Amino acid sequence: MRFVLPKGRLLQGSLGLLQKAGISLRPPGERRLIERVGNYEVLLARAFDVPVYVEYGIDVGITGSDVLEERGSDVLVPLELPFGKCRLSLAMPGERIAEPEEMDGYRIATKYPRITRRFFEGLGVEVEILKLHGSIELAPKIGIADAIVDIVETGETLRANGLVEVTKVMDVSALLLVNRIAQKTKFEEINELVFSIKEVIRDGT
Ligand SMILES: Nc1ncnc2c1ncn2[C@@H]1O[C@H](COP(=O)(O)OP(=O)(O)OP(=O)(O)O)[C@@H](O)[C@H]1O
Ligand SMILES: O=P(O)(O)OC[C@H]1O[C@H](OP(=O)(O)OP(=O)(O)O)[C@H](O)[C@@H]1O
Repeated sequence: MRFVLPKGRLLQGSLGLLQKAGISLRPPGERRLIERVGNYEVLLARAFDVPVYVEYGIDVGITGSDVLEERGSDVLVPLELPFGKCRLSLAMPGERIAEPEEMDGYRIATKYPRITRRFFEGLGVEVEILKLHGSIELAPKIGIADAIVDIVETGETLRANGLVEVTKVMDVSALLLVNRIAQKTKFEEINELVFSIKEVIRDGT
């Protein structure tokens, strides 16, 4: 079975959960992106690319629900996982607070253009989207955007940059992803994996 795991902040949670479910995967070393451990092969990819690898043939992956929603990949999601909890929110400078319904013509900086567009379309509000890859909070601070849609966990980053959360766009959690064909061809292995992870989650260990 082949796993694709996200580099970065979801990696430790992913390895820890799989280990408790009886699958000890050694992550690839510093520069290596692929490692074979017994019957398993582990690939390391950027969180945003994990759904793409799973859609195009890797059996199982883990990434955030924000990432899957943004990518829109055609994969199965048998489980929500108990880590990577945060939210995706609309935020803006405290001194210029507005309701989302009043944001017609606003420029919104985000790493999530698709989710942001859908959110505003749902409100019938037309905004300009400025796609950035990180440090999103900088954009309104220096005046190149009116608001942002970004991950909020503790709210520290928003506060440190004088931004205020206007509304939550979605709750975020890590997800287990399964390739559609693997679910049929490796039915037993995958069901066993899902069952073991469910038990770990249920026992809360
Ligand atoms: N405080 C947080 N900040 C950012 N992401 C978080 C946080 N808490 C949980 N997450 C989850 O972790 C996922 C991956 O975050 P991480 O920072 O590792 O990757 P990334 O931002 O895509 O980085 P890179 O661009 O380097 O791949 C997010 O998409 C989200 O689902
Ligand atoms: O609410 P908080 O607990 O402050 O966490 C949220 C912040 O953490 C993440 O940034 P990250 O450190 O991944 O850097 P990035 O902005 O470059 O993605 C995210 O994009 C927010 O900026």
